[in-house]
Amino acid sequence: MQRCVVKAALWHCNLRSRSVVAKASSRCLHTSSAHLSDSALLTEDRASNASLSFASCDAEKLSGEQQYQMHNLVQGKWQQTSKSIELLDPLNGEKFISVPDTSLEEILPFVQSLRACPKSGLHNPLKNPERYLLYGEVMAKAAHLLKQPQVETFFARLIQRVSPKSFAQAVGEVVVTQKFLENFSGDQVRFLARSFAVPGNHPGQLSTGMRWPYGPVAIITPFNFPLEIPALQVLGALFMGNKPILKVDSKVSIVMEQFVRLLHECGMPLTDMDFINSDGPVMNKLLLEAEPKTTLFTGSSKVAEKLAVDLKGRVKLEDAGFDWKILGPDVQHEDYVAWVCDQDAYACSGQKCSAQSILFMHENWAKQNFVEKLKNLAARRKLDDLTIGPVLTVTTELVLDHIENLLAIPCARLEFGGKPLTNHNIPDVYGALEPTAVFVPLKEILRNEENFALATTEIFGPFQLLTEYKHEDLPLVLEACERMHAHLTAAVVSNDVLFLQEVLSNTVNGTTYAGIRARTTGAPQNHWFGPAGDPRGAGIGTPEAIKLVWSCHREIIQDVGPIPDSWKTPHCT
Ligand SMILES: N[C@@H](CCC=O)C(=O)O
Repeated sequence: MQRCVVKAALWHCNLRSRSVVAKASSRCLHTSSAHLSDSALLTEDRASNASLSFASCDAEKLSGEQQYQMHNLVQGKWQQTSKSIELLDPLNGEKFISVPDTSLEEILPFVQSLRACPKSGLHNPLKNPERYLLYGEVMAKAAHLLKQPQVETFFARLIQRVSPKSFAQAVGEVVVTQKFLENFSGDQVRFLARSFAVPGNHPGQLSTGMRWPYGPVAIITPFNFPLEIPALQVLGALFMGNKPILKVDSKVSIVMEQFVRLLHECGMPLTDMDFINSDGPVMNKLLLEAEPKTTLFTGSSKVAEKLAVDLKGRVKLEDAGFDWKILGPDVQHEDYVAWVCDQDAYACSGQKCSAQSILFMHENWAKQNFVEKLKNLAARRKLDDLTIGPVLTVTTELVLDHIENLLAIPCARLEFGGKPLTNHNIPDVYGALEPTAVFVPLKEILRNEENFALATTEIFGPFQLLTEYKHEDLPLVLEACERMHAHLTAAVVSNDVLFLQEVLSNTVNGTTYAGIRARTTGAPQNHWFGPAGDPRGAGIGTPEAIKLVWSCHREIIQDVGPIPDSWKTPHCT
């Protein structure tokens, strides 16, 4: 608790150097215990610097003056490419990171690396089983290291530098990742590959169902969770015996570059995974040539659908989420529910695949001035602490156009926001918008295909649609949910059991929260997170998600006899 307070305070003091952060945190942690001598503090400082020995950059110092050159990792070696792209600091437009821009001529080592991995993987229940234990060991060490305050802060600050979000949101990602590492320490990796056996028809026959790897695999992940998504997916792939190539959105891939270095420090073999930075077309070509046996893609539906065709269906997808929340008839704990709505719609400036995109308010809530509460909460957000910040994939103009189009629908109205942020240096390539809510009547949303498509367009920014329904119109709400295309997260905010039953039994979203505390965002590592309703849907976080995405079923039927002495050749059949 104290630690968080220190971090928040340091964030407000703004961009202090890493060693200052380290010292302040370690001192504060001990304020309640006996006073430490100076030499003890010195030893502790040395230990904390040692815990960052894997890092090759300083999260605080990245700037035009001290640009950092990133590397690819292939066949166990960190390498540069002939060209790099220079990233702009999303808060001031300064060039601060150079990312390898792998060209078509440079993909061969990656293709060879993947092709060198057999379909039976680097390990499986019958081959190199000691590697399950190795990963249990690596996870135990990495979990310990990531829990060190200096390491936790290093990753949280690095995340903030490239994907601006509040410290609480950034550190949340680190905590989820750390818990995931803890979850798969010790024997837990081998338990993922637990087999089962079914007795056969005669002596010597026994069928065994096994979790088998795919071998060479690929992972493509987006900008919004620079650590949580790629770390959990790449480790899941490795646990099950695959050899992954990882490509993270170049805008944020520095975070995983550093995390892979941390894994190496904790004993992960250098050649177990490759890490590439390139544009989409180069990656596409690489995939076509290397033919990974499966590719996990997290990102936009458009790219997901293209990959599904290009890779002949060998994909697992976590694509768009036009995530809905329904407030049921039982109005209670309005302040709490409003706060959750504010977090779900606007934390990380709305750039979560789980963000609340539409809020269906039962008339009972609407009568309670609920929108006013939402408006007041949204007004607290500010650029200073990144509770609102740059939008990395959508420009301000695009969102303003979208708002204008929505407002052309009869009886639609702007509830709050709708204006660009002011007094900032966010470069024009990124968006900067106030938290915004537009109300559109439910009947208008459903009126025709055009309105429905417009109202359910996912805006990856601080934007949500509000609507209201009368008690007898619940079927219209359910119709809207049925007509949506992506079914990722959802929330049914009610403790009315029959209402919950009605909504839950008629909808499909993969990660659905139900009850008065229901939310759409913030799934930790212990909640399955992924879409439902699509056989290509991926999951992340839990043992079930790992097994589903990163292994397939193999049945080995042992049939060793004995063959009875009385056996004679039967008639043919
Ligand atoms: N845990 C994050 C999503 C991570 C995506 O795979 C959330 O719930 O918003």
